Amino acid sequence: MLLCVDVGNTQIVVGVYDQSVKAGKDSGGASGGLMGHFRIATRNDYSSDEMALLLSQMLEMRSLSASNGLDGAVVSSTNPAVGATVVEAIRRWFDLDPLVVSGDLDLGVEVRYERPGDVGPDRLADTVAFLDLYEPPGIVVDFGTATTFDAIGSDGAYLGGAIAPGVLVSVDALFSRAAALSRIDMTAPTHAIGNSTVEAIRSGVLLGFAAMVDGMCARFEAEIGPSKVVGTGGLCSLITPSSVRVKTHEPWLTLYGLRLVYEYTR
Ligand SMILES: Nc1ncnc2c1ncn2[C@@H]1O[C@H](COP(=O)(O)OP(=O)(O)O)[C@@H](O)[C@H]1O
Ligand SMILES: CC(C)(COP(=O)(O)O)[C@@H](O)C(=O)NCCC(=O)O
Ligand SMILES: [K+]
Repeated sequence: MLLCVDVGNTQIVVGVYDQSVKAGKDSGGASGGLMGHFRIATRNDYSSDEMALLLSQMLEMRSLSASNGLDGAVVSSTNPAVGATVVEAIRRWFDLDPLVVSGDLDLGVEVRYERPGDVGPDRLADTVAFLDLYEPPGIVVDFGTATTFDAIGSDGAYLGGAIAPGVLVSVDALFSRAAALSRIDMTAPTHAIGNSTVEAIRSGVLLGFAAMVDGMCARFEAEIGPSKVVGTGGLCSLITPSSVRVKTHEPWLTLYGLRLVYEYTR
């Protein structure tokens, strides 16, 4: 079994894949062989020992004991310090040498970023998974701490994309700086024209982000042609009901991309 860890700036997403179970386009999709998954908060102050404790306890709660059955690990991290802690935890306590994903590895995808090593490894994992599941050209929208857009050309190359503030980052900034506004539940508004403060915020955040995403997809398509659009990330389901262009939601895109990268490089 393969331990896949996607260290984001807000949460660490962990999945365990049984690699003897097929996944992909024809059988199982991105969750084929996914035996368990969980999320833990990204915190800078954990030691590698504490991180190992969290990981092994969560694995056990999913009836996946860390000590038997894990024969590989792959990590992507957008937070270098926490990523290093996770790698150290896996090395010290799980006796595995994790594959650490970066644009400097040969991932089987041509990376046309000016400096391939600068691309977020989560964005590359998303791209590898997209190419396994769908036909390019494509656009992946990942709703996390940031909202990222990745463009995959018709020849299957990673072209780059866009990085926008994430939904919660934007909402937090708004509430912390607008004295008269207070926190609300984010459910989709019935009208774009809000007739109360709560409805106006819901409109601005949810419909506003959806419009931004739809508008970005149109601009990307002007450069790469009509594309398959796939959404992922912890906040995807908040925005996609209001989006015209993001109709496909793949919650396990990044984890599945990590599995594919591991299998490709071994
Ligand atoms: N199942 C879920 N439904 C709705 N929101 C979720 C879910 N899981 C996580 N989240 C939210 O998603 C955010 C984290 O998204 P994620 O894509 O993991 O970001 P990052 O990769 O930047 O850490 C958190 O704010 C969390 O509250
Ligand atoms: C853009 C990101 C912050 C998104 O990370 P996340 O929101 O998932 O934590 C991350 O992919 C990153 O730090 N990328 C490096 C810069 C780049 O991709 O160009
Ligand atoms: K991410």
